[in-house]
Amino acid sequence: MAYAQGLSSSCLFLSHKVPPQGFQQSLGLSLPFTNSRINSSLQTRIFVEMREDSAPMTSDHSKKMKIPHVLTVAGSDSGAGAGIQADIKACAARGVYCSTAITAVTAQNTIGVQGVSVVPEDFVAEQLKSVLSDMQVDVVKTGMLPSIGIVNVLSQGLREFPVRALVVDPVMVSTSGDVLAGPSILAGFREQLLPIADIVTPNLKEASALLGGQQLETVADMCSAAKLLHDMGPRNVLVKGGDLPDSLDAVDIFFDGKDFHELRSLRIKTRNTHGTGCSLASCIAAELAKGSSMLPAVKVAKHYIETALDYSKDIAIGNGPQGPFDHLLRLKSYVQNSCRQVGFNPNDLYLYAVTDSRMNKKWGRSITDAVKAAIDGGATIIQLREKDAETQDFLEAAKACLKICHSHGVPLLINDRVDVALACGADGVHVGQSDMPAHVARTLLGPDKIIGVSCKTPEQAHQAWIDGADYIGCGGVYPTNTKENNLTVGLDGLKTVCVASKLPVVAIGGIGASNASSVMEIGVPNLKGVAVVSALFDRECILTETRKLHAILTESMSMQRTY
Ligand SMILES: Nc1ncnc2c1ncn2[C@@H]1O[C@H](COP(=O)(O)OP(=O)(O)O)[C@@H](O)[C@H]1O
Ligand SMILES: Cc1ncc(COP(=O)(O)O)c(N)n1
Ligand SMILES: [Mg+2]
Repeated sequence: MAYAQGLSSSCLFLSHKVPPQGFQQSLGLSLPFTNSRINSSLQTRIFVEMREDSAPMTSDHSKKMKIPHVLTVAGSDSGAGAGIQADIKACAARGVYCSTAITAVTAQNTIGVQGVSVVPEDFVAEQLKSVLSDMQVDVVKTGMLPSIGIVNVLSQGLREFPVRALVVDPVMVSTSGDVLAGPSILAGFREQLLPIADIVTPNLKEASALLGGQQLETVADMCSAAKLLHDMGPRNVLVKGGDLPDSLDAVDIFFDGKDFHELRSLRIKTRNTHGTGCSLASCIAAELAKGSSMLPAVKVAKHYIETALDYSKDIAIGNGPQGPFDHLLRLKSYVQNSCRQVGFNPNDLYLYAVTDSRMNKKWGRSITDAVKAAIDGGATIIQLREKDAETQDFLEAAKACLKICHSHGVPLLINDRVDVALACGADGVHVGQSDMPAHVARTLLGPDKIIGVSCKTPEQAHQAWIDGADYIGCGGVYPTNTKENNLTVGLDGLKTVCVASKLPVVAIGGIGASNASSVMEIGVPNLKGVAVVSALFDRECILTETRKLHAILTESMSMQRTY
């Protein structure tokens, strides 16, 4: 199954452990999430899968669908910037379920750690057993492990209930300088956890402590530390350089036992870096749980941290020197635009109108007139695809179209240009296979925006789902002249992709009044509608053509319902 393709078994599996579990199951399950863009796209996934089953929930486990699952074994941070709270938020941001085994409860804020209460090791063992024995965990991620006894019960738990991967963040000291695990823990890391870890992610101080106090001050020091740590048994090492002195970039060193990778990102100027280490490790775990291999998982995680820090750089929570950041990229947009409409409804794909600047020019109309006419005729979503426009003109047009769309409750997407979508506050983007990857667009746009991806194959559809897209556009179904050298997939290709896709699908390419019913009549529940360019916009009267197409779609849907 395509889901397993990104996995390198030698890289991800704990040594001498059982083969991967659950890969043959499809993903998705009813979730306790309710309210974010990612959550609603997960709900969409569930909806689609349930439609395919069209059976009521049963207690038969073979019928249920598995979702990627990370168990974090870490401490609670009352300020919710780091620890368990950061882990849950980072996993949620990446669309992954996160369960918890709490090792300590800390009284903590932006000033520092005021108190620590360690959870008795027996009770950590009980939490581990409860979750691992029942809940199909893919990846375990560790954070604050405040006693050697807790390391022992964790190793025991992992032996009893093997998982696909272990991510060890060897937390010892908080950013504020408070000790979270004493030196007695070092032997536990070295002897028990590092040898079975798929990756260990120390910061400079932690790497130094694990290596017996060696000073780490340069990138070259980080590389030699990574190599020495690798000798202790983990499959991969990431030495984090958030605290590297005099560095303009945030540099991390990744070592897989063979090659070094220097991972650089912009160093964001902000006080809100509390919890970056926990969140990075959780994001790596989340990507592994989704089926990614190690280096791509680390790269996605680093990019996620950079984006979240940049997004949150001016957020003010607490009076101390180390503030939390916004994992879900929601707080800032909430402040800026608290009445924004959120949520993607797959039924909006029903009559999907895609504008074309050349056609508007040919017929001598403005883009706003074209959009208004399409909406009046029954278009349910608009995509602005202005390949030739200057950026400034495009942005102005997008702002004007957004007003029209929102006054009619119709979502507006921007083709390709994530920057324009962000600048005008559009509802989302549609990207092609050679545009910005959907997971990067998701990181930039945050969880609330709609992301669609053009796909021709089941593999591309699967990747779009992994990347956190909301829907896919599949085509060209028929030959079209709006796209040069576009491969036609035909109705068979469309059906194959729809059946494989966990996301709702809109068909595109050469579709109009003459063939829309044949497209909808392929009868696959997650085919939600048709996307149209020429059949609406390369015509004398957009309103008439849109009405006509709307009537045809309604007719063909009602025919299908009567069978
Ligand atoms: N100001 C910053 N801008 C961008 N990335 C940062 C910044 N500070 C830390 N990072 C990144 O956050 C991650 C966590 O790093 P670090 O702060 O060193 O770990 P820890 O939180 O465990 O001390 C690393 O990928 C690091 O490069
Ligand atoms: C419970 C807990 N776990 C981990 C950290 C480390 O996070 P940071 O290094 O960002 O302070 C923390 N402060 N609290
Ligand atoms: Mg840090």
